[in-house]
Amino acid sequence: MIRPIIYDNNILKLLDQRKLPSEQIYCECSDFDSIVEAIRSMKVRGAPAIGVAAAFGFYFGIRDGLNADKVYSKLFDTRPTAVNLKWGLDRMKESFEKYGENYLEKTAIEIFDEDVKTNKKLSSHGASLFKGGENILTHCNAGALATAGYGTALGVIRSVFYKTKNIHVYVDETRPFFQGSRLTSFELREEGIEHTVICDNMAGFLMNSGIVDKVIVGADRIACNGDAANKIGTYQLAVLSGFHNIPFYIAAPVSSIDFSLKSGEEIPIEYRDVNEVAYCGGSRIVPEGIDILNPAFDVTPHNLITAFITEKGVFQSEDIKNIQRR
Ligand SMILES: CSC[C@H]1O[C@H](OP(=O)(O)O)[C@H](O)[C@@H]1O
Repeated sequence: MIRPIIYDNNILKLLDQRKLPSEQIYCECSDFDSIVEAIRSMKVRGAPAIGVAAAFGFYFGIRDGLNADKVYSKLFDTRPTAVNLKWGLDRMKESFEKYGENYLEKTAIEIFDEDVKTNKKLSSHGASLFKGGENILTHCNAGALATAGYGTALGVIRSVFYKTKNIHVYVDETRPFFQGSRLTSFELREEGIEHTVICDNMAGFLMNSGIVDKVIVGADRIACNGDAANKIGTYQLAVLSGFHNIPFYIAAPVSSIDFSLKSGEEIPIEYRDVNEVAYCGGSRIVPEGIDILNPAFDVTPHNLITAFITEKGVFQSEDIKNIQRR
């Protein structure tokens, strides 16, 4: 199983996801600043994974005598959309306020270990929605690489594969960071799961050809009414799925639900460096001096989502607000 994050005696080893699939290189983070940089630069990415990394970043910052409020806010400001970042930091802050520095390392390790268990539970619930034989379309990477292990949307796909050995996955490449073609395909190849990489603009063609049976994606922040933020391009997949009457599932842990938000209108959308769009494989593909937009997420309205798959079970949008947090 791919291990995107390894904690070993005060060093957090992060599989540098910018270098996959061609190189498997771990960067070793031993202090607060290196974790802040790793999250910002997307060496580590994926809502649950950045929550885990931030938890260890908080521990390292306090261990090294930094101000707790500054540690919290600097980590909080790394990436605004995934609520798991805030969820992990809040757990660490609670531990610090209750027990001081003594339990911070233990709390960070608990968050790490819980995430893997959560993903396996979530994936088992999700697998009950699949009978095997389906063509499943997914977007971005919501796999082991986006979490502490096993994955959410890709965790469900893993569990269905282990159960039926009979699925085919269509993987959106997911420009401009290519989480799908670089990361999801890497994970599926490692598992021996048959799949086809497609360009993002091919999803409608496949659906209109009757090839796609179900769509499953992850989430970075879910509001109480079920509106959900996920990688840019998710919204248009949901619209296409609705038009073609294809089930559209979101797989996410309860830690991705923001119980303070009534709707998705309030979800902050991260805009990233436009050079992620302007360059591909190190070559410039957009003329100089041209306006470029690079929102990293979009919000799918709850009425386009068939069901939410969590570690607590499968829910409809109207039930999200009643899910117990822990
Ligand atoms: C299991 S959450 C994965 C979620 O996070 C990704 O965003 P990024 O790669 O920018 O961190 C994407 O939205 C995935 O669905």
